Amino acid sequence: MVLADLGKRINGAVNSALSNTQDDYATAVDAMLKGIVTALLEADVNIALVSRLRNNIKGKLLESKGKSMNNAQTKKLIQKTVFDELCNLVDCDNAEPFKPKKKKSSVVMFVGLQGSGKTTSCTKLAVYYAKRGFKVGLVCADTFRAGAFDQLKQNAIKARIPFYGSYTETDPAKVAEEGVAKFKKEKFEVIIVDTSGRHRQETELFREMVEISKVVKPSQTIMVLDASIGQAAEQQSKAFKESSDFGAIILTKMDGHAKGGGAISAVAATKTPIIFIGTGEHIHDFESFSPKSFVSKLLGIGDIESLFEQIQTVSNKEDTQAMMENIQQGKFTLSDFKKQMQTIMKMGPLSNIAQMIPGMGNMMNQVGEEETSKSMKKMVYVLDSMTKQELDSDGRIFIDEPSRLVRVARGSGCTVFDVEMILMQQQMMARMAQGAAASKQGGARGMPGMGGMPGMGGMPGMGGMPGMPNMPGMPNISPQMMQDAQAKLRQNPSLMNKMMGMFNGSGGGMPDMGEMMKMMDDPQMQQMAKQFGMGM
Ligand SMILES: Nc1nc2c(ncn2[C@@H]2O[C@H](COP(=O)(O)OP(=O)(O)OP(=O)(O)O)[C@@H](O)[C@H]2O)c(=O)[nH]1
Repeated sequence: MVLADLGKRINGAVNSALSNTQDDYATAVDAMLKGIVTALLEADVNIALVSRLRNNIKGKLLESKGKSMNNAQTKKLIQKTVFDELCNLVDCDNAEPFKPKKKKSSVVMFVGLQGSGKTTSCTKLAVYYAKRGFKVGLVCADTFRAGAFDQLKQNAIKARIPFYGSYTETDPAKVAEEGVAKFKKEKFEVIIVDTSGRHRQETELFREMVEISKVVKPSQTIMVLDASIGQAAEQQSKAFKESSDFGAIILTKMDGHAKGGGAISAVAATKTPIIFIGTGEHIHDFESFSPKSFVSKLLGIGDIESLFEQIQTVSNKEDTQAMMENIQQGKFTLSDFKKQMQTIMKMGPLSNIAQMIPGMGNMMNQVGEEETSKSMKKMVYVLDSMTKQELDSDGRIFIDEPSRLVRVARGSGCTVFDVEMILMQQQMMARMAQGAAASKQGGARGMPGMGGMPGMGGMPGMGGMPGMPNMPGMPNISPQMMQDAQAKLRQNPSLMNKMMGMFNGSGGGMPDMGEMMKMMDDPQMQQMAKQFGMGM
């Protein structure tokens, strides 16, 4: 996807400025801005918006030039300024977003031109709400295009969503009214009405929208826009706004199109929030959109807030609360780890979730979804083979009694090495939880969306669960390097034991990655240690 490319380029520009802050601040800022501006323009973002972004970033960064700041503060300022300005670029002041309520019927009406992706998006939204526990129904009020009802029916059956439509009725308002009435009577909570489109913005279409809207009285009207029209999105959304006063936009076909950046910024200029983006033809190719999460994902810094929101919607409330209480106290047991794994696997395709985890989106693209999914399953098998006492522990029990490792490995059909790797990862997350708890006490820390919650950073060598490369300020470890590190550890059990010892050593914070790499005594490992910024 072109936007991933845009993110990589912006990241590249920011990272190179971060490593040059000590040389000449103004020159480093200029070079960074040049990189960002070129990347945005090539992604078709409106030139006036890009120019405003450039001036704002430059103004804010140079204003702070006189202030005495250390290198770390300067880096944080650059990251935060770029982040904030990119958010402003795709943001619009909007009211509280629509949220359906349990035990109450809400109607969501879709509008848009023919072929924009309305029917597909209706089904995607239906699945989105159904997954979150709502009783959802789909109504086909498109009596204009032959085959429209069949298409919705096919999608709905595939997604197991109840549907309503008619082969004989020609009045779309009548079908809509009947469908909504039927679902309301059956206490459906989200009733999604798909309407017909036309090739152009015709008076006829707008009149039809008004009539349907009058009878179904939607709680929310969503306009579906094809992102591949680029900056023309602004003009099209304005025209629709005048007739059907929609309150939100779904931008479709954001996969593989050069004009994604154009459509997002153009639509943001209409002051109507984009709430979801469609990233493919499949039901799960659907991502909720908020400026902060979008920019976080774009920059590969993850979006822990969205991840946590997702976890909350699909997981058991008591479990989540217990986990959060543990995290707030700086604890993260194996049982917390297991629950997190299970929840994540329930959340839909890994590629969507990976985008929210710092650095993992980029890595997933390289290692592949299948590989990552396999590794996650392996983790669950290993955790399933542990006793309650082991799961409730912080993992040290395995160091004290290594025979437990063998038992768990046998029970899960994995190797002792696999079990050790998973334990190391849980240890790492426990360290992050400790760090998060400490930073809560000492005030907020890091980039927006990155505090509070342990991510899923892994150890080098975790196979499909790699670490956090490509985060600003973090090393960029290639999948090949990880595989090599993994192979090295596999050949050398005593090295593995030493590393486990480091994770279980006293004191808080992360283990000394440099020391760990040094132990491997290998030029490639040393290169990796250098990338972690550890002296060799
Ligand atoms: N690549 C990609 N294709 C999409 C996306 N959303 C929809 N499509 C495809 O776009 C085409 C049109 O989508 P529909 O959902 O039929 O569009 P519509 O707006 O309902 O069209 P009418 O019913 O004719 O008004 C289909 O082939 C969809 O599979 C997306 O996010 N990405």
